[in-house]
Amino acid sequence: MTNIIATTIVGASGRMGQMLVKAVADHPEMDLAGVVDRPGCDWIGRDVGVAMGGPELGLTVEEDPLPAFARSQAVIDFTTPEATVAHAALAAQARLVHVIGTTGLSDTDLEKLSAAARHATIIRAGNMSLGVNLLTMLTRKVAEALGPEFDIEIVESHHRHKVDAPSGTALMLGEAAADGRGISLAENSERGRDGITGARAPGAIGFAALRGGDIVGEHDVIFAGAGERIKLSHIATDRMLFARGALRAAIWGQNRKPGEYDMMDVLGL
Ligand SMILES: NC(=O)C1=CN([C@@H]2O[C@H](COP(=O)(O)OP(=O)(O)OC[C@H]3O[C@@H](n4cnc5c(N)ncnc54)[C@H](OP(=O)(O)O)[C@@H]3O)[C@@H](O)[C@H]2O)C=CC1
Ligand SMILES: O=C(O)C1=N[C@H](C(=O)O)C[C@H](O)C1
Repeated sequence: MTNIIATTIVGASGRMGQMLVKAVADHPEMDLAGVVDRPGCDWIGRDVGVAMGGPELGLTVEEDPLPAFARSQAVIDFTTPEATVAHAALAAQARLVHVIGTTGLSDTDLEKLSAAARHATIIRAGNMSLGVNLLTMLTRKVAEALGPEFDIEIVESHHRHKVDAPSGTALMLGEAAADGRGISLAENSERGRDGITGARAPGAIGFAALRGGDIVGEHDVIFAGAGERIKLSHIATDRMLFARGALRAAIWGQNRKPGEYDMMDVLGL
């Protein structure tokens, strides 16, 4: 018999939150057990289906995550770094699978997630799509094959509301490129060039971010050499892509030991 996974969506009113609510409500192996948003959000106390502009789903948006977590096996979290760190501590108490899509986490936030992962099964990725995770794998391989005479630049474009840069995906791609080259990204990244910057540092991995309109998410990894360029690209046109990946992670995480995992683990890449 299939195990139906009781799942809570935090940040339900957000761009990704709404996708996730729809995806879980429609999934045959998942049950929408809780929908949570920030205290003060005007969705609190309303039926989540009606708040999304559709039919009733029979579940009220709550501001306290604790009761929802207590009746869940999985939590899917695309919110803010501060909220995600707080949710991870609660997920650890309740021994849940915590799928994290939130980007812009600081090193201190990541340390707190590692602490929570002693008891929670945390699956975190800057991008949950199959395509981007394949692109990450290819980026590592190409960086390894080409060597430092090819300059690596990562260009990302997102909608006007995005608050963090470079995107979580761009950083994932940068880590993969650095890994392929056997260098540390922290010691070799060049960001936000402006003015008389001087020539490009040899071996640097450069990042550029564009923001505008309703762009869902576009990423290019450019390997620029003498007389030739290789460009690896991914274009997301529908956020449901990320939601589907997150659900796949929540299902994969059931009965896994507590710890930290990513989408490469989930996809077996
Ligand atoms: N890994 C991946 O594949 C992807 C990752 N992302 C990342 O997911 C995150 C969210 O993106 P997006 O949906 O566009 O952003 P939104 O701002 O649309 O959504 C975030 C939601 O979280 C809510 N929120 C904030 N604080 C809390 C809290 N304490 N408790 C519960 N809910 C809270 C916000 O409420 P309010 O608006 O009322 O403050 C909002 O509804 C970003 O970090 C983004 O980069 C996005 C897409 C794919
Ligand atoms: O904020 C977004 O929208 C997205 N964020 C993720 C990121 O920071 O890479 C993933 C996706 O590109 C959309």
